[in-house]
Amino acid sequence: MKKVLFLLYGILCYCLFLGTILYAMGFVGNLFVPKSIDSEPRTSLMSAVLINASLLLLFALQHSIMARPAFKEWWTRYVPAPLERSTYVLLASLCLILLMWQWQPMGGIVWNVEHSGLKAVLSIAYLSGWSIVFTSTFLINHFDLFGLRQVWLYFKGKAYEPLPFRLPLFYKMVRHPLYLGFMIAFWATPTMTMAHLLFAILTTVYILVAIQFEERDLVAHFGEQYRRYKKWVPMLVPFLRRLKQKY
Ligand SMILES: C[S@@+](CC[C@H](N)C(=O)[O-])C[C@H]1O[C@@H](n2cnc3c(N)ncnc32)[C@H](O)[C@@H]1O
Repeated sequence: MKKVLFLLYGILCYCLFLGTILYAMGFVGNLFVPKSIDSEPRTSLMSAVLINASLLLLFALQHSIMARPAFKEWWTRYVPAPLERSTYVLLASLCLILLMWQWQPMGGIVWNVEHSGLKAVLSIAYLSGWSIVFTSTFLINHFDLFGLRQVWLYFKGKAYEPLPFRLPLFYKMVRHPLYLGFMIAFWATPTMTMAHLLFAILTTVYILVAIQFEERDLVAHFGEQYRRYKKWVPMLVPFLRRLKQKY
């Protein structure tokens, strides 16, 4: 019974995540959803900046603190280990729902591309960014990242095996393709408003900070393999190292 309940919990958390991330694609790209990053402004510019920055900070804190090994060790005293990742995914989805629900559009155009070719390039870049994100989750292990593998192994009565160090496809070019995909999706827009720009700047700063913490943990976890990887493969910009060596 416990195994079935844990499995159901994992599946529910995953479904909530999937719905949230699909909505987020529409939210950032102003596509198909009733409320997006650029809906009609409803409050003063100052309070919009404060509210939006606080929402992003909450999301960043939840994401970073709960991903640290020391935190995981502490809270698995209260949350069963097979549910740890699903609960992380659940809380991350709730923070993202709160962000999109309470987001304050700000109006004001920073740039507006009217050239139809360039517009198409930016729209393709937007979709490519999301495609890189989704592909990268499968390259690492989609079902492990979102907690399904953990509840499934528990359901089958098997012990959890951590993922080995691997360098599939994009991971040979940059160390953080998933984050690079997000950055492309957040910056590539034909019409950049003030709210969208605030979102893109703050998420970029967050990603750059989060990478420092993540890499410290990855070096501790994978040891020499990751240290060598850091030496040879650039963090976010493909081919950067080769260019630097050339000039
Ligand atoms: C949310 S994913 C983000 C991965 C990476 N930062 C990116 O942007 O593609 C974080 C998980 O990926 C795993 N990971 C990152 N690089 C890896 C690699 N080269 N091989 C195996 N696992 C990796 C880490 O163990 C971590 O749990």
